[in-house]
Order: sequence, then C-alpha cells, then structure tokens
Amino acid sequence: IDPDKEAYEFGLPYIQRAGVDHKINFCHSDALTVLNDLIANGKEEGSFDFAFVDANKDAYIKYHELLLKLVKVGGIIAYDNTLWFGTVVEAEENVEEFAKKGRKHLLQLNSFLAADDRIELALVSIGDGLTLCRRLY
Ligand SMILES: C[S@@+](CC[C@H](N)C(=O)[O-])C[C@H]1O[C@@H](n2cnc3c(N)ncnc32)[C@H](O)[C@@H]1O
Repeated sequence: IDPDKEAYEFGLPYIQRAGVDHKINFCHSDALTVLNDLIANGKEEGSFDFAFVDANKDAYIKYHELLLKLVKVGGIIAYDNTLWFGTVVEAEENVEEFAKKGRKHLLQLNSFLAADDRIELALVSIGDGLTLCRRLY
C-alpha cells in the first residue's frame, strides 16, 4: 500500500525477473483507507500472518489498532525506524532539527507499544530500529 507508485514501478522489473510479481497486490492508496476497507469487507480480520509498516510515522498508532484486527493471533506486525537515527534515546536539545518531529512520533509509538498488553514485542537494534510485535489475543 503506498500513495506513491514510483518506488513500486522502479522495483517491478526486478520483482518480475525474480518471478514473484504474482505475490504482490499493490494498492495505490493511503494505508488508512485500505486497512479500513479490508476490515469493512468482513472477510480479512485475523487473516494476515505478517504486516510491515514503513510509512508516515504520525499514523503508526492508528495503523496498529487496525492491524491488530487484520493480523491473526500469533502473527507479527513489524514497525520500521523505531530508533529514529538513535534519537529516541537522546535528550531533545541534542537532536538535530530535521529529526525532531519524527522522534516525537516514534517516542509516542514506542511508549504505546511497550504498554500494550495485546502484544509481545522486541525492538531489534538493526538498521534504524525494527519493532516486532506478536499479537497475543
Ligand atoms: C521510507 S519510504 C519506505 C517505502 C518502502 N518500505 C521501501 O523501503 O522502499 C516511506 C513510504 O511511505 C509512503 N507513505 C507516506 N504516507 C503514506 C500513507 N498515508 N499511507 C501509505 N504509505 C504512505 C511514502 O509514499 C513512501 O513510499
């Protein structure tokens, strides 16, 4: 799901060469619309094994609520960039201006996920931080 098709179109020839294009259903849209539609159609709740979220950081908590319905119990939701260049452990005065807004959203998300008893989580310190959440119920 992405409102910007450019990266998908760039990658598509390589995806085709790898013979896996039949596994992709690209939705040219914003994520909230598609996730809400999937829930509204009444057939998709609890049907996904895995969701990977790497989109607009201000909406991650909204995506979390919807994905907890769509991912099956025992399934995984992965959130990218949860260390936000390491700034989530820096004092705000040491954070460069460009990173401040995202840092605020990621701090909110990290606190929210840490207190969410519907999931078990691991914040993996690879890349820019990847939080894996396993749906418990
Ligand atoms: C950092 S890029 C990651 C894209 C992809 N995961 C990758 O690694 O190539 C963030 C992506 O989020 C998309 N995005 C921004 N707002 C979005 C929204 N409301 N719903 C879904 N995707 C969104 C952007 O268009 C952009 O392609």
